[in-house]
Amino acid sequence: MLFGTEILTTAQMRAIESAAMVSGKVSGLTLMERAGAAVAGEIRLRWPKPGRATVLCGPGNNGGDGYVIARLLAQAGWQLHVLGLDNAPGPDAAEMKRRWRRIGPIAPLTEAGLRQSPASDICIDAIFGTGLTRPPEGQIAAVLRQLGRMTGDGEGYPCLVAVDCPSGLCMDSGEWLHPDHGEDTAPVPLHAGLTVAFDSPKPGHLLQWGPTACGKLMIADIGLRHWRERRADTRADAMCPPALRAIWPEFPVRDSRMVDVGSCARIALGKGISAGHPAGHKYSHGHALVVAGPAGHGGAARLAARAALRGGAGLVTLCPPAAAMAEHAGPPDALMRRGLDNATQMRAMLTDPRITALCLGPGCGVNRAAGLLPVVLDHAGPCVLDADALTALAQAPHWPGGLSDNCVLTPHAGEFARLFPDLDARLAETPMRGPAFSRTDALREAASRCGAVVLLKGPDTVIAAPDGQACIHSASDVPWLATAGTGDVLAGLITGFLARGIAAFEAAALAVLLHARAARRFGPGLIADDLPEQLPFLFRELGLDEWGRK
Ligand SMILES: NC(=O)C1=CN([C@@H]2O[C@H](COP(=O)(O)OP(=O)(O)OC[C@H]3O[C@@H](n4cnc5c(N)ncnc54)[C@H](O)[C@@H]3O)[C@@H](O)[C@H]2O)[C@@H](O)CC1
Ligand SMILES: Nc1ncnc2c1ncn2[C@@H]1O[C@H](COP(=O)(O)OP(=O)(O)O)[C@@H](O)[C@H]1O
Ligand SMILES: [K+]
Repeated sequence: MLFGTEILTTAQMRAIESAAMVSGKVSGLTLMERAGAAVAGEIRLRWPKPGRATVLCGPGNNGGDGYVIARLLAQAGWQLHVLGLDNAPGPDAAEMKRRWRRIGPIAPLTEAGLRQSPASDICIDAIFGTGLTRPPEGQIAAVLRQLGRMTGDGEGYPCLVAVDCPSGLCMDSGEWLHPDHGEDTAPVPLHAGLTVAFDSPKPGHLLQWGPTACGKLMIADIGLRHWRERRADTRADAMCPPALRAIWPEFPVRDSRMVDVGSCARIALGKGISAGHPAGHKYSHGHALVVAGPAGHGGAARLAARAALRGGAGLVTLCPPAAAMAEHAGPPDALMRRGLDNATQMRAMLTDPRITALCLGPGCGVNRAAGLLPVVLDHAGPCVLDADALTALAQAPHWPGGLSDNCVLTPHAGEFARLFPDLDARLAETPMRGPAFSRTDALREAASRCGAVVLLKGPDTVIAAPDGQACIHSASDVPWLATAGTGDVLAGLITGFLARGIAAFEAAALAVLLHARAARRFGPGLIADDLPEQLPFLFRELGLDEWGRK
């Protein structure tokens, strides 16, 4: 799977850091200096004129980074106000604290201390990083709530810069950790303008509250690449599950290791049926069937069919009940139509080996979907089950069995709850310990249980395959994608890619990427019908107009 940049869990990050330090080739102090320098560097890039900064330093190594940042900014001419704790941190953080003390004082890190801090241009949150496993308590919790109130909805003053992550956020899940007592101790979410994370993104930067808490996310290289890449070979890292990857949007992340989505997409598309057949005819680009529902509900399936066509399927046939055929007479003329009334007819249709993918669900009606579902599952060809097909699937006697890994389920949160009520209940629990149960945990479990690729839609879309590989795509910058029918377009696009011979996980990942890009390209005011029309421009922009050619 080539899509996206690797995401590391906090346990993996710790294992890589300690492998680097155990090797003797790099010390914890050096890593901390590099981490602090990376944040100070990003600040100086954005605020080239030295200003005033408040630095909040916590009890651990994240606090250590804060002392480095304070020292480097002071050396660059900034006026610093540093707040810290009277605790005994680890040796690296203690050394950085000593080095700062030679330059300036440390005021107590308390709620009152924060409120009475002199006005500053930026506030640097170095309270907790990836080491947080229990909810902030006592005075630190009060400081974080005050910081949340001060930074408000992101428009607050001063601009908050988070070191590695906004403090209090579980970096494996993107959930705010809650103490188990009382409303008035509940966390007040932080809204950073900038987050500088080290080495790799963590799931929490992209899932749930992560994107809104982090603001612009920068990934800083602190020289751990060698140990990150080695760990899979050495088996030294017991916590090396199948890859979890981020499909980056072009906004708001900058990562020096960011994988070029254009080349990923070209490779994925090149693997399709058309590869090696540059002069292939329409059937060499696949034939997708999209099942439509009764009269009055045809729009969803037509959106899906149009997306499958624009996605490059050689042929797309829309299959409504014969009685609803008249409703589907309009454009696009490229779409073929064929009446489909029952399971027997469908079984006969699927004997045609030129049919390479099928989409069941959008606007289909639950009863019709339930009647056709056994045929689709027996056929065991590449398929997308969406909307009503998912409701039917959850009620099927064999559920969660009977699926194969060339099938993609595309539930939104409500459909996911129907399919996997226990996983949904775990996701809904108030997270009180880290690592909290995350959407990637839930999706990996869901895919492994049912044997299909599962794609959970939302502002953070998570895709998992039965073999454990998973990816996250954050579309928090395109909220206008949440409009009626966009899910149908996504289902159709995946079907189009499946029809072209692209493997299920890659087809889903590529479709999610292009779907959000199409929304981003069009902008606010988008309706679902606009999405497929953006695809030709996107293909050209990503250099995908050469598809199928080596
Ligand atoms: N390990 C390394 O080599 C490096 C770590 N770095 C920094 O170190 C961070 C991780 O550091 P740590 O593992 O020390 O953890 P953190 O600094 O993230 O702090 C969390 C720790 O604070 C403790 N804690 C103390 N009082 C608490 C309270 N009232 N409520 C909740 N928790 C409380 C927790 O037990 C937990 O261990 C990273 O995010 C990064 O910023 C960087 O310096 C790069 C190098
Ligand atoms: N807040 C949001 N920001 C960005 N994208 C979103 C948001 N909420 C939902 N989406 C995306 O919008 C689409 C909606 O799909 P779905 O819920 O199936 O709607 P419909 O059934 O009306 O087509 C999905 O691709 C989902 O990932
Ligand atoms: K932090």
